[in-house]
Amino acid sequence: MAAGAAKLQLQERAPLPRTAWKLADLAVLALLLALLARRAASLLAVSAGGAAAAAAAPACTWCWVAALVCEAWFTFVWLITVSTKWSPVRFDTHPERLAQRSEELPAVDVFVTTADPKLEPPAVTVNTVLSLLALDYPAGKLACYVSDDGCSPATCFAMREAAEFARLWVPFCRKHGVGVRAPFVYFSSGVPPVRGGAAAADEFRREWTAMKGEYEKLVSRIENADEESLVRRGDGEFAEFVGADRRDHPTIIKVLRDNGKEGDGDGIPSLIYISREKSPRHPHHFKAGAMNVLTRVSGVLTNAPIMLNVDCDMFANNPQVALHAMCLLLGFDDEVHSGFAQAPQKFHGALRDDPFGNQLEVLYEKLGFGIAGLQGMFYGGTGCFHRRKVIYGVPPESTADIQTTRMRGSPSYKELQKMFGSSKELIESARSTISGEMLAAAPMADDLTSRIDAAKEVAACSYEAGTNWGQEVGWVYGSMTEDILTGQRIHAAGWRSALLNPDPPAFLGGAPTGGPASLTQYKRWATGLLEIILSRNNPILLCITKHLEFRQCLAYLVIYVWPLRAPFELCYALLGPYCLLANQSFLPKASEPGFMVPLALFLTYNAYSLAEYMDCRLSARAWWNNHRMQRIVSSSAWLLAFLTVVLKTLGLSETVFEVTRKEQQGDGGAGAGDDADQGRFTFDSSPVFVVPTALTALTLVALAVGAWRAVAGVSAAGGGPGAGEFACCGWLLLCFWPFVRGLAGKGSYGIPWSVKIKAALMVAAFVHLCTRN
Ligand SMILES: O=c1ccn([C@@H]2O[C@H](COP(=O)(O)OP(=O)(O)O[C@H]3O[C@H](CO)[C@@H](O)[C@H](O)[C@H]3O)[C@@H](O)[C@H]2O)c(=O)[nH]1
Ligand SMILES: [Mn+2]
Repeated sequence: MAAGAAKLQLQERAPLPRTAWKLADLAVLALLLALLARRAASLLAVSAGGAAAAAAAPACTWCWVAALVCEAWFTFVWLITVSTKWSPVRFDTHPERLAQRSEELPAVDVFVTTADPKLEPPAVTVNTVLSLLALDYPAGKLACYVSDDGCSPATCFAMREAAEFARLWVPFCRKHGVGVRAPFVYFSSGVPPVRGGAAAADEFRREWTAMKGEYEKLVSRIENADEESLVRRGDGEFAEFVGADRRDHPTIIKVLRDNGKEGDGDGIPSLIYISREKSPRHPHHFKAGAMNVLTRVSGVLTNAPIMLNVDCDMFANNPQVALHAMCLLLGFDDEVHSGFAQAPQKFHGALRDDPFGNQLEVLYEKLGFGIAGLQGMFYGGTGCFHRRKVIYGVPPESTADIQTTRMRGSPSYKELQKMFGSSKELIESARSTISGEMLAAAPMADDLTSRIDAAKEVAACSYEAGTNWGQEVGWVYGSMTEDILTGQRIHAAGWRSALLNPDPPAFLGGAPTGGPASLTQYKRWATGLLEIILSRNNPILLCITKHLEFRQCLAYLVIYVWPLRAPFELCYALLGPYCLLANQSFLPKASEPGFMVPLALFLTYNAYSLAEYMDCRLSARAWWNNHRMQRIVSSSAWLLAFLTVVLKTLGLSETVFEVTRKEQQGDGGAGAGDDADQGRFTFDSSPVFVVPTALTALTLVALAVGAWRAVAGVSAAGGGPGAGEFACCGWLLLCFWPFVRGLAGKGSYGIPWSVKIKAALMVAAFVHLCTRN
């Protein structure tokens, strides 16, 4: 390739070498296979029943069979993980090279979803919205849509105030080249240093202080806004909220700012508030439903060819993010390589050393870059730039699917109506999106308010009936993790995706803190993932029938098997305590040569995962916290998700999207002094805590019984537990240490009695089973 041509490239796809890691991958795999082989050989010796073999044969056959099954499962999980991590790539983007091509920049519709003014304080959403309105991108080509599933006048009021404040904030950011354009972050540190003379510094300080004052006033207006008095206001601005129940109300759409109308001089993007119609008679499909409404409403208003979607707490941390994304969306010779561009989820003000194991840094860096090297990064629900036509179900040029050819060229009006519903305006705009080049899709209206009726029509909750929305068009329904499912549909259509990883990071958001919130989030994810496996969108099916690549399918499985791992991991965790209680063993004795295999595996595996954390510039503490949380999550959230989906499949219950509580940072500021307590595990009476509590108590009992037996010397000759079983229980206890503390803790740091009693009943039943002869 000529050097000259490479210079103009907007992006480069750089493979990341990892020879040493590959060797380590294979070493762990070899040890796993050795473990399986030895176990299988011992079991065969039993069934052969020869007197000579009896010495090497296990005492507790069924323990060995159970262990074999679990270890085979662990080997499978390791294999698909290795395949996913094997060949990572990085995408480098060069937005400065876009400078000469600024007329080519496509318009972007930005979607922000919020669902509950209590769990998601409007001040948080306001910061997200302001950071987006202030992006370095032509203001006439940006429009921001806020979806409010909470139908809250307080949120609507906050957005209106944000639109006002943007008049000051956006020019300020542009003038001074502000780095992070979410005001709460910008003002959380003092006056930044300025270059230039004392006079310039003085003037800047004055402007900075004035702006900070304005921001504080904005926050206090938002926080003091009271829903009751808002709807009763004389000017009738919030009249539509009178009597509106969040589960039952007509659509509310407010154009809070119209860039087209303000004239060219005004460099502030449009801002539109939407609370879609809700009715108890129609399922609303949670976030996926909200995204589909946003897609349609924006389709009849601005119809940008690119859509950016962020959660309400994920502010833009890099003002150039849209330009970086354009490098990926415009920078490939064939657009098939960037069906969408996804930024990894990263967190702001995250607790030190990831005490709740939900910052997912290693997951993104090790698995994420690996997936980027396959068919492409998964869609993560936030921080993602989509092509509108991809969301509309258009396959890439290169795939020659007979079923989907109707989506290329010019589909008939009837076909479009079948897919997109009956709105004339939407069909017209979809036609231009499907057939058009990036830029051809022109804005639908000069004046946004003139199209409100058309927008309300497509936001109605009965609009989707009989159409392809939620299936082949838009965000896919049927899973609590609509993001991964929607991304999978795009990959199955033959698109690839790109990883958007600029420096500084593209978006930052909040990670849940505390035991209940973290486990609820993991439970929702695991529930959604299992729903996908059990549906017609199973990746193995899509791999066979559509264009999902084989290793990409395995990569999806790495995540999808989370809830399926729970029963295996629980079973394996129970083997140690069982053996101590029942005076049995499931591992070779320390004196036998066979003991070296599990020992080496234990050491190598843990050293490997610790090294991964080190490689990602994280501490050993962060590794331990994540390792421990994975055991806790598996026995609580994943297990419960597994059971929930089993119940749903039997038709006994429904799954719901439980919104994560967002911490409002920067007000009052949680002191750094109580850092240790912030990371301390908290509990409530939720059923997720029952099994890990039982497991902890059981391990304590088992260790006590095992120790007593060893001291009293009553162990059966040869058959009883050895160092291996004791080590397993000890390790388990270390992993579940937050629960050991919780057994004795007070307040939210203590496990509630209702949970303890249920756990105690489980332990009693298990001990009875183990010791019954
Ligand atoms: O009925 C609903 C429920 C949720 N949301 C919004 O969905 C977003 C994500 O919800 P959150 O509670 O923050 O979930 P997280 O677990 O933090 O989100 C991750 O996981 C979700 C799938 O489970 C994805 O949708 C998200 O994009 C992804 O960031 C938020 O903006 C909510 O306001 C709605 O708009 N309507
Ligand atoms: Mn979130």
